Amino acid sequence: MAFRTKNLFEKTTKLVRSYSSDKIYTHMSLTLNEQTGIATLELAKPPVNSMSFGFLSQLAAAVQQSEADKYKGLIITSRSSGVFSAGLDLKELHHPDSDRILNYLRRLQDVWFQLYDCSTPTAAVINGHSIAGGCLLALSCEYRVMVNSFKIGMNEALVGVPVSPMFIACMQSVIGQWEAEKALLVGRLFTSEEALGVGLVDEVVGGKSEGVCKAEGYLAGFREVSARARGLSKRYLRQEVVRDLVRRREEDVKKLVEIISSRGVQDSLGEHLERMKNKK
Ligand SMILES: CCCCC/C=C\C/C=C\CC/C=C/CC(=O)SCCNC(=O)CCNC(=O)[C@H](O)C(C)(C)COP(=O)(O)OP(=O)(O)OC[C@H]1O[C@@H](n2cnc3c(N)ncnc32)[C@H](O)[C@@H]1OP(=O)(O)O
Repeated sequence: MAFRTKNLFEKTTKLVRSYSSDKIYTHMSLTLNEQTGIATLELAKPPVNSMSFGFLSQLAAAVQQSEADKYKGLIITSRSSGVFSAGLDLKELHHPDSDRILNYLRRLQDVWFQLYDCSTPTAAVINGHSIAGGCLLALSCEYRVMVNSFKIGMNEALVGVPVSPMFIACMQSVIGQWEAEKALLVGRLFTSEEALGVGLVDEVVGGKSEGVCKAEGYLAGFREVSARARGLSKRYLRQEVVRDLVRRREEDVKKLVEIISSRGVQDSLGEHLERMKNKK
């Protein structure tokens, strides 16, 4: 569905540096347009916005802030022109310290719950490749606009790690069971145009600023709608997925630590990192 494309992003903008005096965003910036009440969260952790522990913590803080300050909308995009996010930081997963990996995966779950379940209207402007955890981030938003000629999807099958339940649930809820199965079992990465074809994204555009206009158009569609009613409806619509994952979160995370720490997975991760190093 196409939405109004008037550029609402003009006049007064305010850079929101921190959500409390001791939390400064270093891996992203949060800018509020005071006129529209819509904030833009721009991911800015070079080179590829990989999701380290610190990155996830800042993402959680920004989402919390959007809810606490009752923003009219939150747009997530990237400062890099080629990568939205390369997903989880592979260095966090390779040869992990047992306490750190447990805390890391818990933090990932927390951020996902916060974003997926937040009452703030959300949209992703995917202005670069969006791989695995990057795809999860976009899928957790309500609306996705993607710039053409990039890749999006969950490549876990190629990395040698299983796709975890929350990644699966998000993919299924957006593109359906059969398309999700076909994609996830081979680690398929879709081009922007293919992603539009299966409904993984809602619109494909020629550039970031056009994408931001489309996202603003989607968010502006809720101006006449009661924020409270809308927020509750969103929660009800998403509650089945959330409830199931909350119930099994500790069991899932422990199982994942066991899988990630296994020799086979560590070898695959090591090979994947090596391939990335040698591709230059
Ligand atoms: C409720 C219950 C749930 C319980 C479960 C909870 C959690 C489950 C969690 C985990 C299970 C495991 C799941 C994993 C999902 C993932 O996200 S794994 C990550 C997968 N991502 C990738 O494989 C991306 C690989 N990267 C690329 O394909 C490319 O880098 C790119 C993104 C297409 C960009 O290409 P480009 O040519 O621009 O850049 P380079 O490839 O040259 O990379 C530059 C630089 O960045 C490093 N790098 C790339 N990706 C990552 C990464 N993901 N992590 C860390 N570092 C990365 C790359 O090595 C280069 O480094 P340099 O050589 O030192 O410059």
